[in-house]
Amino acid sequence: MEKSKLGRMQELVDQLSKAAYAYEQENREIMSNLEYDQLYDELKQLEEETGIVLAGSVTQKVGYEVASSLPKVTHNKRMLSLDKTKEVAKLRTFLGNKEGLLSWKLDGLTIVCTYEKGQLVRAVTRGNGEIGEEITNNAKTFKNLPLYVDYKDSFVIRGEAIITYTDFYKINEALGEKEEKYKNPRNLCSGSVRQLNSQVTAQRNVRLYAFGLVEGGPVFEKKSQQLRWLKERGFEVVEYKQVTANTLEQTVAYFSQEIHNRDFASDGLVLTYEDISYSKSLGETAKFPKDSIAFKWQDERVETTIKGIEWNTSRTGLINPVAVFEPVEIEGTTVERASVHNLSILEEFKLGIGDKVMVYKANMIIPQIAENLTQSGSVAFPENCPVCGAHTLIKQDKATKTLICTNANCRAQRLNAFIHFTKRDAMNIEGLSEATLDKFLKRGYLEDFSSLYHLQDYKEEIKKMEGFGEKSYAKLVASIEKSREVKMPQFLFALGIAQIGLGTAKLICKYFENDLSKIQVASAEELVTIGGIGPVTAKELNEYFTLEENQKMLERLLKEIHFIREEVEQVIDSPIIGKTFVVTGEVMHFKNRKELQAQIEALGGKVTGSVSKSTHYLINNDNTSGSSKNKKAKELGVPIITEEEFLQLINN
Ligand SMILES: NC(=O)c1ccc[n+]([C@@H]2O[C@H](COP(=O)([O-])OP(=O)(O)OC[C@H]3O[C@@H](n4cnc5c(N)ncnc54)[C@H](O)[C@@H]3O)[C@@H](O)[C@H]2O)c1
Ligand SMILES: [Zn+2]
Repeated sequence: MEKSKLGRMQELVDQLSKAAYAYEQENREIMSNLEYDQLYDELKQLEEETGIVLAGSVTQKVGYEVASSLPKVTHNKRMLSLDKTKEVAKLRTFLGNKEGLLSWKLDGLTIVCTYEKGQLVRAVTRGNGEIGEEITNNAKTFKNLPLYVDYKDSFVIRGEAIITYTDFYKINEALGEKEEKYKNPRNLCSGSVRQLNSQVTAQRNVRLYAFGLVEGGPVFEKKSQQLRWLKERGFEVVEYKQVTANTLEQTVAYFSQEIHNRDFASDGLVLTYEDISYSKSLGETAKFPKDSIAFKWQDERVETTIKGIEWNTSRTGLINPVAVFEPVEIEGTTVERASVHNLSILEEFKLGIGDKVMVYKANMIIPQIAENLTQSGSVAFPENCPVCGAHTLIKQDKATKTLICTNANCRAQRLNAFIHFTKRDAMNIEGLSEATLDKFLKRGYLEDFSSLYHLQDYKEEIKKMEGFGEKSYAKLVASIEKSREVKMPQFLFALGIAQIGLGTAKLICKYFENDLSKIQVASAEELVTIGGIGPVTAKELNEYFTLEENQKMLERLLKEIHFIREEVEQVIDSPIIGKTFVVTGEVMHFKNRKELQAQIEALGGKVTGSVSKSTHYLINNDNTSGSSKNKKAKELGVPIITEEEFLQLINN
């Protein structure tokens, strides 16, 4: 056996497993579906050639291992994936001379719903096919799912939960500045359905389209009769058409055309046999049922030439590349730009101006680059932010490289800072929406925070602004005036210093007895002696006050406000206050250890580097490892907890 083949297989298994985990478990995509499917096919091919299937191969398992904190439920009937093809000819072979049903392959989240005595009693996600997550309360908020039906015996249906493009765009638009946008409706749907809080699900307009009755109910001869029965019970059923060898091609063409008129995402079609008992007789493979096959859109790929890369600074300071190319027509619309998402992807494509690339529309909607034919790799990352000109910085986070603007004053970032400053928990200034702040910034009314207290200089202009009048202007000014009186912790929090949440701000103010001048000159060494303040937080705070720019800004700002003295000390309510933690090994829930550390500190805990008698907990997801920290903790009787347990601890 050639060693290289086995090596390549191992590489593919690793890559695909990582992608599948990100896609299914974290609603993230680290590669496009096109790329995933190509690598998957390559792996399958190699497995067939060599007769070897490596442990953990994605060709052998369905979906994701359930790792969320939703309750787990074992499926009565295993849920499978679907074998896939991109060729109509393969569908024709599959159908033979039988009757079939062709329906949308909806790109959402598959849900199994159980009804007993005419009532919806349980809804569960597909999960890894054997074990799913119970989401009954969330399912009860779906827009079109019947909670009661006129059929008293138990039965179980399957369907796909989806969110329409219209709702997807609306929800993305309404997201706060700090929240990352959802990439596609599937992504959003998965996040909305696998939710601990069903009120969130309820706001997301999730819809369920049934595609099968899998247990109970009357016995039918044909699949179409079964679907009709579901419709009569009040379920919305996925759109389908009956096909034979003669009509197959034109029906596929019909769906491929119609998808452009639908408001939902579909990544292809599903073909299944009409004859239910025949279907049942076929059985299944380890991964696929033999009675159905998925047809994936043959994404139309078009060649074009890269004209340039646009760099867009987002409001969080991320600078994202967008490829601009010679306009081309794909599936009926003209396309001339595609997001390249981040630096890693840009590098992987080796993009350069003048490069010939193949572009396509993922799921026939979102433009993407599929392949770079010339790979000149000539695009350089901008050294300066396109908005403010400040230096950029490359940030490496796990496998992903991103570009960020280092300037906290960048308009995009400044907007964020003002939003934070005016928040309820901070300076509590009402009547200043994000859109208004953005307009003020653009017009140059806001130099720094102190400018808020001089908006009267622009009184006439503001009153003429859209959405403003005499009344709303007066209200805004009154609210700003009111904010001149502020408690010190709220003020410290409002400054937006990294790591300083309101709880931490309270701890600091208490220690320095509400004397800001002392806080401003405190050294990092002194700061760490405060219970609940760790080295990361101490460093951030110290650096903030050391910067001359910040000192000048504060000087101006402090002229505008005065502090309300607080005699009563504030107690923050946190179960880990004063507790000392050591963190080791890889983390999963947090981006990295630093983030976990910041969370501990924000809640009044402390993080140190080594385990000692005064350590309260060692956080380590692998308490069986023979690491020195584990050994030491066991020796000293320090409890070793997983991240999961830590989360439980702080949420108690
Ligand atoms: N981009 C990435 O990194 C990445 C990673 C993993 C998977 N993926 C994508 O996911 C795909 C594999 O996912 P999968 O195995 O979860 O799903 P699948 O593509 O095999 O879909 C099969 C499922 O679709 C559902 N379905 C929707 N409409 C249906 C209908 N009308 N009739 C019957 N069933 C219907 C069923 O639950 C069925 O089990 C890959 O092909 C790839 O495109 C992408
Ligand atoms: Zn900038």
